[in-house]
Amino acid sequence: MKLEHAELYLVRLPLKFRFETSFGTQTERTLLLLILSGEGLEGYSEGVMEVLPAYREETLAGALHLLETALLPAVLGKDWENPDQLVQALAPFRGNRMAKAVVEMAFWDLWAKSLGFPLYQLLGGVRREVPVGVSLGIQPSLEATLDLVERHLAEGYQRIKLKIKPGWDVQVVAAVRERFPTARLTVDANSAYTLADLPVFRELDRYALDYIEQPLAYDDLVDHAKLQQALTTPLCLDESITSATEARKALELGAGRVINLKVGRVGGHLEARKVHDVAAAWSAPVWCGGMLEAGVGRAHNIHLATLANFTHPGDTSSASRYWAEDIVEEALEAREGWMPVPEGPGIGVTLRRDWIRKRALEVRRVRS
Ligand SMILES: CC(=O)N[C@@H](Cc1ccc2ccccc2c1)C(=O)O
Ligand SMILES: [Mg+2]
Repeated sequence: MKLEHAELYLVRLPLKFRFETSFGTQTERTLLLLILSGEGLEGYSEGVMEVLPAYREETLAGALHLLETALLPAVLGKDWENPDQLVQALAPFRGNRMAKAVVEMAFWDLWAKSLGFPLYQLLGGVRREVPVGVSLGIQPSLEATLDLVERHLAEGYQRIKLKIKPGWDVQVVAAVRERFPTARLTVDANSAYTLADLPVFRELDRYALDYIEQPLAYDDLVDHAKLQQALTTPLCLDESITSATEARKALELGAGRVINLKVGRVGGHLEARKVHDVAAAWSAPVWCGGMLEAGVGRAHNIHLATLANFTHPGDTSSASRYWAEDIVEEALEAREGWMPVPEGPGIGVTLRRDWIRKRALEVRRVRS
């Protein structure tokens, strides 16, 4: 696959609702879109980094700079037989896994299109639709939370994830569990607590949650292992798992028993498959996390979530939940808690190119 040139777009999309987590409130997303061109074909990917380093440490500005000055020049103008070769060319650059994922994921889409296969078949997918749940931001009141949970359960979502933060945790979980005694519930703290909050987690341990997601620091494993020993409820790691090696260390330490796997966080599909396989070797389920992606990132996530060990419902809910207008033509809609994988070569979605060009905050062209 000869890579010839690339276009980076910054696109701002207003969210249909305010999305509050322990690290702040979002009402829009500014996303980085890559179009990687070669042999008359185009591969697409979206970055999961944000303007500010609130989730992990990468930022849009940093990624844009690194992609334009180093990562794309390292791969353009060359012929790559497969993603593994391309990933090795990016290895000399330390960290920056979200930025590297942008290149690697667009290459997988382009490579799959050149071979005429849907991406999920090249990844080793075993299903044509994936189980989906929904991640609900922190709401203004208990009543509002209960109404929102009710609505999404009625839509068939298989799991409800509640964002929590200090001062908004036990009471909201108790109220939801009391109203919905059999619903599959999880909480996501996005690293807002410390081991000193053990009493809060002992309380949460009583509500039959599927798991408690990333309670402690975004780059920690040791304290999570201590917390897991004190609880019955499994811990699920998200921010802490940046690679297959981190996943192996986490599972070896007992820092968690479930992994929220995000292809954009770990550096792309090759690394995501390694995390998936390491977790399977430790009998730890994975599920497909979300980063409020638009249609390109969402499609990549759905293809990855077709792998066998993705057994818990993911956060790849319908795009129409988030966006009045998406960057792709296709409507990625869940039906009764299941999201069908887009058919067609590669990730199987069509860019709304004119609409993107009109709305783009910035376009950078990179040639070999
Ligand atoms: C759907 C979900 O809960 N996602 C992340 C948190 C998150 C929340 C808000 C975000 C806003 C902009 C970019 C990334 C974001 C990630 C998580 O699983 O922890
Ligand atoms: Mg999370």
